[in-house]
Amino acid sequence: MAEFSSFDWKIMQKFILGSDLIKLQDLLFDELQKNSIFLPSAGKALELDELYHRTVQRAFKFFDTRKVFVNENNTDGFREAWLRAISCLDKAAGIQEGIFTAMFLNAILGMGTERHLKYSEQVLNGKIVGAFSLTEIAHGSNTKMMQTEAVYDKDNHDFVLKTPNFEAAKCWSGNVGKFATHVILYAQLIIPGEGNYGLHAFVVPIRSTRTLLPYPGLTIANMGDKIGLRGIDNGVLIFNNYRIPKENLLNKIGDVNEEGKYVRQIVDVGKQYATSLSVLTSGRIGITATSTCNLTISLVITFRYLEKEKKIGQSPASMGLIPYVAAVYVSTIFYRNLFHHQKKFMLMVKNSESNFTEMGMELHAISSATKPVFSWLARDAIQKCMEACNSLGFHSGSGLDQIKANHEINCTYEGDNNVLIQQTANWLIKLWPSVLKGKVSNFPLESISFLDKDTLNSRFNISTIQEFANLNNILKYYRWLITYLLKKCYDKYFRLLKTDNVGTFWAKNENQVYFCKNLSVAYIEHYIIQTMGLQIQEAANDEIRSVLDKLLSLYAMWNLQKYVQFFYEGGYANGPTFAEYLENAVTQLCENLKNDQMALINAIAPPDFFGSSILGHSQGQIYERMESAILQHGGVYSKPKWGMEVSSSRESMKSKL
Ligand SMILES: Cc1cc2nc3c(=O)[nH]c(=O)nc-3n(C[C@H](O)[C@H](O)[C@H](O)COP(=O)(O)OP(=O)(O)OC[C@H]3O[C@@H](n4cnc5c(N)ncnc54)[C@H](O)[C@@H]3O)c2cc1C
Repeated sequence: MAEFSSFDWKIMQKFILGSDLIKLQDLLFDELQKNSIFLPSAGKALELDELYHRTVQRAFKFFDTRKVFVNENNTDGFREAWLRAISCLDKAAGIQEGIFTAMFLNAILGMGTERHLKYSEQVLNGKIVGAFSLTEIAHGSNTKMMQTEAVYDKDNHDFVLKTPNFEAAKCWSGNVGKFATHVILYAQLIIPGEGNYGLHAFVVPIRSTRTLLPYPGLTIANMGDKIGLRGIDNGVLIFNNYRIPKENLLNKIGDVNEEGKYVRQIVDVGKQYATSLSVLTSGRIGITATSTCNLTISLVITFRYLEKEKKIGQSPASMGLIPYVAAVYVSTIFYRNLFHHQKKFMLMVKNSESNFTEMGMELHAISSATKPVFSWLARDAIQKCMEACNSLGFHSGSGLDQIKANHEINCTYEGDNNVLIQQTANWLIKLWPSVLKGKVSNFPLESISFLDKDTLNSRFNISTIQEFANLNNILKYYRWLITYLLKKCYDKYFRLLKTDNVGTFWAKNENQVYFCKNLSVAYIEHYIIQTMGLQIQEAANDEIRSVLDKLLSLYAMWNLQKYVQFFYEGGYANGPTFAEYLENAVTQLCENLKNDQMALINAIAPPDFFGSSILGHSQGQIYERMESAILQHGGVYSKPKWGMEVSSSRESMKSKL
């Protein structure tokens, strides 16, 4: 099919990923492919401990490849290329490495000061292994309720770490059960006689780097098996009056002075808040990238299967998946753009630039909605891909079962999606009073610069479907929708607060599920569309621009369908035209993109070795591969050991006994 496409997929690939990333990624793919540790264990299921071992071996390849490929100009490029390659190959190894280097490092760089820089060097050289311990048995999202204590001892100038009960045990911490040597620990900072200064981060050594034995004063346990990312060892950590030096407090925001008094290092509350958020933002963008990778591989597997089955463009399954192809393009362009902003922001924090507060808050609102939107989207798409591949999609050789099991947790960790997306709505709701006064604050990424209460007076008045699908008009629908939902959420929140007297916590919660969630999702979709619209202008040629325009329109129209009721309820649309145009535009765009599907898939597909699936190989031969997968599986011809229990001779055996 690719020969009929309207564009050259190699030029498209260059536009989406950039030549530097493609070059580095190809070198990395080649390097990893040569290493036997990355070969699949054909026909043999590994025991849990073997899986942990293999995952660690794979994750540690990060250090070897880093030595070979990193130079001073490509540190960020290398991380992105590594993330793309390892996520395709072994998600558990990718996440594991992400925890022991990136998450640990971001915490040190974002919340620590000069005295903590030694840890970042050690972690990058593989001398220590990091972990991140925030979640407790009884509390994950509700961080205010966390109970682990760091009590300052004025006489010894150190902190005593305490886990008051099992509910407060740190849990799920990746790498902790077996081999992490240091954790970033979140605990309530208490100074006896002074008070509780709230949750603070500490760097805590937990094991000898030489023997890997836990230090006295700690109870550490591995959590056991789970449904996905099985190769990651997750652990429980309990502190029994365990002492750490005062200097281990990550003290960018607040510190304890020589007199044992708490001192705020950043006095401005806004700056304090933006600094602490900066640490979490990169992880959320990372999960958006991982979700995009999962979505990409699922689509590559499914479209290649459908192509070989001659079902491309003919079956409802393939047509139903075209919007997800649009989404994967939008998501790839968008998360790469966010990484760029995040890097800029971290530099602003490092240099204490005056305007980093607004940037930090806006980036936090954006990443708090982006991670839920794309991880939910990938979750739904993977299920649809499995169904589209008929029964073969359910065979483990398709690879889709693993992608599904490994992906689902992306909706929960690094901030549960439902809770995280509230952060975006809370930020927007706070802005509404200034919108009413006509004074919208200036935020650097311009995600809300359009907000104007008069937008609510605009009405739908378009009379051709071509005009309807035009990008500027799409942005107008979204702008009306966001303003409408924002007013509605704000009014409901204050009604709950004032009339129903439920208190802020419950007012936010009750407002969330049916109201604020839509607001946050519409807000981020608008920003994504606005961003990609600008980026498309830079495309190399008209063919690429044209297909990207179609993908963006499709992504927008397909998403707008879920809000139709609001356009009518709020009086923006009247009569059938709006809903009919929306439906027709989606169908027409899918039809228009039909011949480009395989070229779009090829432009984003990793090499075959990486998405190893019997259905998704670029050379096809699905049934030959299926045959060998079935015949190579362990015990395929063996007689069951329990066969006699069901054999017809069981009665005669009994009588003989
Ligand atoms: C494989 C895996 C690896 C992990 N790795 C780590 C790690 O390395 N370090 C670490 O610290 N943690 C880790 N976690 C923990 C993870 O970050 C938490 O599970 C997550 O933050 C959610 O917390 P919780 O499980 O306590 O659920 P809760 O926060 O209690 O949420 C439970 C349910 O209630 C809903 N809910 C909660 N509050 C609200 C609200 N206000 N409004 C609406 N709905 C709400 C949520 O949507 C969710 O459906 C890991 C978890 C897993 C499964």
